[in-house]
Amino acid sequence: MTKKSFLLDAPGGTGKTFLANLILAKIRQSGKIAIAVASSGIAATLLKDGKTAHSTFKLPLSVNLEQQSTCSIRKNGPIGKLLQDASLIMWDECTMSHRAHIEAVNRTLQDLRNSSAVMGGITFVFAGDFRQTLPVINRGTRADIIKACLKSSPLWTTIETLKLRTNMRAHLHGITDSDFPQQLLKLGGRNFSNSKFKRSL
Ligand SMILES: Nc1ncnc2c1ncn2[C@@H]1O[C@H](COP(=O)(O)OP(=O)(O)OP(=O)(O)O)[C@@H](O)[C@H]1O
Repeated sequence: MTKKSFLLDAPGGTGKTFLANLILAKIRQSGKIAIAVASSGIAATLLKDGKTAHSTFKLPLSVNLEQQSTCSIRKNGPIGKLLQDASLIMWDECTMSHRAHIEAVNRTLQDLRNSSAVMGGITFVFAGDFRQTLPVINRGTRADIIKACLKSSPLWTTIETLKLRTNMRAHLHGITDSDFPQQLLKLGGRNFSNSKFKRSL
């Protein structure tokens, strides 16, 4: 594989967080540094030693796509050194984050690691599901939200997408109705047609 940035693109319940924790454990077990962040606090608590992306990367509070923002991290500070030495960064629920934040992290890592490679050459694993919550834009239109998504970023073409398909949550709970995961996908894709289920939503 030539690309060093990956997206675990998978519907809810297919095991993104489970796999993320396995990857983190594997890297850390070999004595290397694997940093775990998530876009929301709740998602961060589900990752081993996870923190929010805002806290770890000192993300700029205001987002502006016109400005080439970077994160407030000093090269010689503890976080700067950690990011220089890290082997892997895992960013869960990345689909909720504004792409300006992800682009700011890219510029910061390039600066910290003196590299023009994407994410400063570090292996970066994003995880998320575009069917779930997208970036929240205050009074934003649908177009504004799409513009804020990672998919609209120039970085998107540098990311290799990997898919998980089996709904492990349904599988583990013995949900044998094979339609359920399909219905969930349709609901996410806004083409759900079961009127009985629609009424109970
Ligand atoms: N390979 C696996 N083997 C056993 N259990 C698994 C596996 N993958 C996931 N699970 C279990 O399935 C459930 C759902 O997994 P997980 O929370 O990682 O999914 P997710 O894709 O992150 O879901 P969501 O998008 O809703 O947060 C969890 O209880 C997890 O422990």
